[in-house]
Amino acid sequence: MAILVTGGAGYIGSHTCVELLNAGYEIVVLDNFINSKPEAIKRISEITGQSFKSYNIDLLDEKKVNEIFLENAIEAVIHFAGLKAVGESVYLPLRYYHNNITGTLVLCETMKKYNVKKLVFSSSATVYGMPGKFPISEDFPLEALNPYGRTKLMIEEILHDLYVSDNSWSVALLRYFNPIGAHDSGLIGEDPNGIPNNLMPYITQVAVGKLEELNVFGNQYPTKDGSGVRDYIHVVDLAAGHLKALQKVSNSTGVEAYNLGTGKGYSVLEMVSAFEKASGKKVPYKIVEARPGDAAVCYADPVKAKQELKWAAVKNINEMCKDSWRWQVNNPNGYDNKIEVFQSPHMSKSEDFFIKS
Ligand SMILES: NC(=O)c1ccc[n+]([C@@H]2O[C@H](COP(=O)([O-])OP(=O)(O)OC[C@H]3O[C@@H](n4cnc5c(N)ncnc54)[C@H](O)[C@@H]3O)[C@@H](O)[C@H]2O)c1
Ligand SMILES: CC(=O)N[C@H]1[C@@H](OP(=O)(O)OP(=O)(O)OC[C@H]2O[C@@H](n3ccc(=O)[nH]c3=O)[C@H](O)[C@@H]2O)O[C@H](CO)[C@@H](O)[C@@H]1O
Repeated sequence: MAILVTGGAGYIGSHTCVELLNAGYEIVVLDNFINSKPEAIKRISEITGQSFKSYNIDLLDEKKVNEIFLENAIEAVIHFAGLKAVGESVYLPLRYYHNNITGTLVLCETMKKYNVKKLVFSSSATVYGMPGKFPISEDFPLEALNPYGRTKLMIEEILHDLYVSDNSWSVALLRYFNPIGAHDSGLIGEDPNGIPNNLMPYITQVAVGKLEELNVFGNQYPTKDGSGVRDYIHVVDLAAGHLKALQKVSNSTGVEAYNLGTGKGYSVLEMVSAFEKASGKKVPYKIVEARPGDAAVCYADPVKAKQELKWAAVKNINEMCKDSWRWQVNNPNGYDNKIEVFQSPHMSKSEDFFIKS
């Protein structure tokens, strides 16, 4: 029996594939590489020394998705595939609704057809909107402030409705806070297209000399130093949370939401100095206008995940910064070209992976 990982070549998906393979799961990856590279699949194999099936398929292609379920004994699905750029979603709402929502509908229809009813879904802390009270627990009111956020909220509701219609489904809605960091091999990490929107990839690109300086969006927030505060979580901790959620959905039915965060908030300026300390690199910055729509503060109450999933983040801010930096230095152009610094003990097995289209 295998776990289907949609979006498995992406940032969080690739790290989760590594953890799944290391834990002995068989996996099947579905990705159309709209925001990732096949090289990520190869590197997952390099890190783990294991081969697995990877399908170059669009989740919207119902016929091909169907074939995956026909060809493989899928027992559960971890569903990462989706578009995730908030700003872009404002300009291209139909693309976001179609890709994220229709993609999920195709997936769930196919799962239903093959009697696969265990699902772990990538939701986001964005579903809390701007709560103004912290830490954020799962029972806070939900509100989406942009089309991307609305796709997450709508999918959560769709999955609730699905469970109401058939209570043999088991669904975990994982609301991620701010994933950063990379696998400590330096082989996989976040590979944004163009100029990064998010803080950590922007910092690493300044430190590596690709960008001149960081723009700190606002220093007048009611926070310790005036810059925005977020709950940064190491992507490997986040990946481990998916394995715990998978165990949970495998042993129960229902729909449950879980915050995956550390419960600690760091400001932008604290992140700059933590990064400088971890990397030994200076990060020049200037203070600019606050980014419209940004919250001052956002951090999780992670207690529910600790109690019900037996999961808690363990990696600290120094490890997050060090690992982000190692990935950036080893791969200044992301997956496009790699400077060989690390020699994986499993390198010889990497040709075992294959991509099917
Ligand atoms: N990274 C974050 O900060 C963050 C925070 C909260 C939630 N999320 C959610 O987690 C999930 C994974 O995020 P990520 O950071 O790894 O993003 P990512 O873009 O790196 O990974 C998403 C993957 O899905 C694939 N994909 C997109 N649409 C597809 C389709 N129609 N068919 C097949 N494959 C498709 C992309 O090619 C990519 O490999 C997303 O759903 C995202 O919305 C991410
Ligand atoms: C607009 C946007 O993309 N929002 C997403 C982003 O928000 P979120 O704002 O939390 O994450 P970012 O990484 O974009 O920003 C983190 C902090 O750094 C600041 N900052 C960021 C970049 C920069 O160049 N300079 C700077 O000062 C921001 O103002 C913020 O205070 O990640 C969240 C978690 O993954 C998602 O739920 C949000 O939907």
